[in-house]
Amino acid sequence: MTTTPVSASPPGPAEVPVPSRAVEPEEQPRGAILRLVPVLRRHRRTFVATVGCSLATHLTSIAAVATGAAMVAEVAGGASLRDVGWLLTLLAGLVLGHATAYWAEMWVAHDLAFKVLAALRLEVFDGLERTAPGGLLGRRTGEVAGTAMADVETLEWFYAHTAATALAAVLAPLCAVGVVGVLAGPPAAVLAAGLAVVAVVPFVGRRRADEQGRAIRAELAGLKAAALDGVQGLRELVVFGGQAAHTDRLLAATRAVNRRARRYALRTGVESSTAEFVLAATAFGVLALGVRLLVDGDLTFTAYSVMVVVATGAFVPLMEAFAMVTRFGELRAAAARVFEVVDAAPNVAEPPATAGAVPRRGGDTDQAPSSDSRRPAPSGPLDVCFRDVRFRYRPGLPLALDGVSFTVPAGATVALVGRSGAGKTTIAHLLLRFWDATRGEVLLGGRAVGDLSQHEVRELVSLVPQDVYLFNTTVAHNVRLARPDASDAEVADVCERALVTEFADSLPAGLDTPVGERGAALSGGQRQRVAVARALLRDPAVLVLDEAASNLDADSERAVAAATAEARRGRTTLIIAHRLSTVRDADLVVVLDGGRVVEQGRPEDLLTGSGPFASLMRAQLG
Ligand SMILES: Nc1ncnc2c1ncn2[C@@H]1O[C@H](COP(=O)(O)OP(=O)(O)OP(=O)(O)O)[C@@H](O)[C@H]1O
Repeated sequence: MTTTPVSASPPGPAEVPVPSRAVEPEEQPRGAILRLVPVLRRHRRTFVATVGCSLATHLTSIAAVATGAAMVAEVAGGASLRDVGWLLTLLAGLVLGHATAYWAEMWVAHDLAFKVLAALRLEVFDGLERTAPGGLLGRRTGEVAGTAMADVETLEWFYAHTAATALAAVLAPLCAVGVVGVLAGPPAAVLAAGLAVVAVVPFVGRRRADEQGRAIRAELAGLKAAALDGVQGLRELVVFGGQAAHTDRLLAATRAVNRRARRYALRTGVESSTAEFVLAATAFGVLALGVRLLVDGDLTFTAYSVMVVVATGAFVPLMEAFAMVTRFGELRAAAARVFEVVDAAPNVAEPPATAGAVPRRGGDTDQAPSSDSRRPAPSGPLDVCFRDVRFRYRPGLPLALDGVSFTVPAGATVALVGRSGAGKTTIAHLLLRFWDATRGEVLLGGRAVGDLSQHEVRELVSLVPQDVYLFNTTVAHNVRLARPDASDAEVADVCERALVTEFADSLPAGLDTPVGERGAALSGGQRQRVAVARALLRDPAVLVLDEAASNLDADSERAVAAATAEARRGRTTLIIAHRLSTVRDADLVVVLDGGRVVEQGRPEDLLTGSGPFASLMRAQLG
């Protein structure tokens, strides 16, 4: 049978073309790093323990070196081994203490990081779920996956190695300045000045660091998305010989990442060498002033030795923190991307709890006391009404729907037909409340869908999409997605009714056979039948069926048609129709063009007329 020449699937993320120009880093909100700090509040004790361990690591290290220096100085001054025995014991204790503190720091810091990251990952998925699927349609799968995994992973470095270390890097040098100050004033002043300069260096180039960090993360996200595109579209690349072009694109993306990385490394190199220079100059100053005090007899040789090692040791934690701060640009960019998802506003606003009058299947409405008890009793289908609905996907875009009105009586089937881009899928999106209408009303059983929570709408309306997504698990598991608590008997029953059993019986393990990645082990028609079984298990009052535009062989088409006929029984159905046979079976046909309803009526009346539907069908049938 002839079909309308369209694909009714929404523009999936993988269909967005790879940008050929350099990726422009997006503006990121200020204070992204600060936004990481409140997360630590929930783990205050572990964080304090991490700072304590980090401080202990640095202080025991400086103290051990200072003790060693004092011991050598004492021996050089004529002290016997017995005289310095207590220093030797102290040194052994400090070395042991340092090893223990370091081990504890690693343990607690990673424990803290992994606890925080686990919570953050959940928040990212919450954010994705809140905006899905409407909010995801314009984003590339690789980018979304990158935020969920790689960007969150980058934050591990902040929580495990930066936050506590940075605090310890301030406290440990302050202690060192205090010790040097007790021994001699002027070298302590030089040391304090040197430490201050080193601490300030990375903040001088902060703006550039931010820009470069953003650019690197953006290029990396583009590269990942392009690589994932290539893997997902491997079959098309092979069939159409697009490997060379795709490899070129990957190479260009890799070069762009390398270019940004080189600039980044150049800046951090300049900053590091500046800090090293200041470090050397400060050490020289402390050394020179110390020698002067030594010669004048104001400082003993032992005190001089201790002072020198404590002064140089003070720079170690600061240089560690310095190395971290130079990576702040990248960290800030990763944090901004993560919190953009975490803080994302829902695509549609949830109604206040008091607005919860859930349509009772059969037409009435019912006040529902609690959200979980809101699954309506399966007492009958619901009518669907679009009343002067206008909708645009984003401000500035043309209207996708412009004054659409039609009513589908409870239990009836409406076929939505029209050219590509006419607005058929958008009608389904609004009924499923992926978006809310800009003007007008979408009514479900007499209630505006805007008064129902997304959860309630999903309980009442189910979608059988054209491009069914099957998870890499068994047939039964894929069906059970619609209702995880369904019994084996219920799953078997819907599989029987959707004619899944018909093909599953010949699979090695029947319904327990794995379907492969994205259901690759099944044919297009079989995947459709699994989707119908899902819908049957969900048992919605309203079914939205996005009919497959691709041609199935006659057997598959018969099976899918029989399965969908079974799914339609006893419920209101909206079909984005591509086959004349489907249109003929419908109770009502709504013909769309440019977001407007140009004709509606019974199929037999429209087919015999000379209106837009008849000419569309004539065009399809040749
Ligand atoms: N996510 C989106 N963001 C912006 N515009 C969109 C989006 N989805 C659809 N549109 C636009 O809205 C209009 C209606 O699209 P819709 O997908 O509803 O048409 P359709 O009749 O289902 O077409 P097809 O049969 O080709 O899928 C089109 O102009 C389309 O470009």
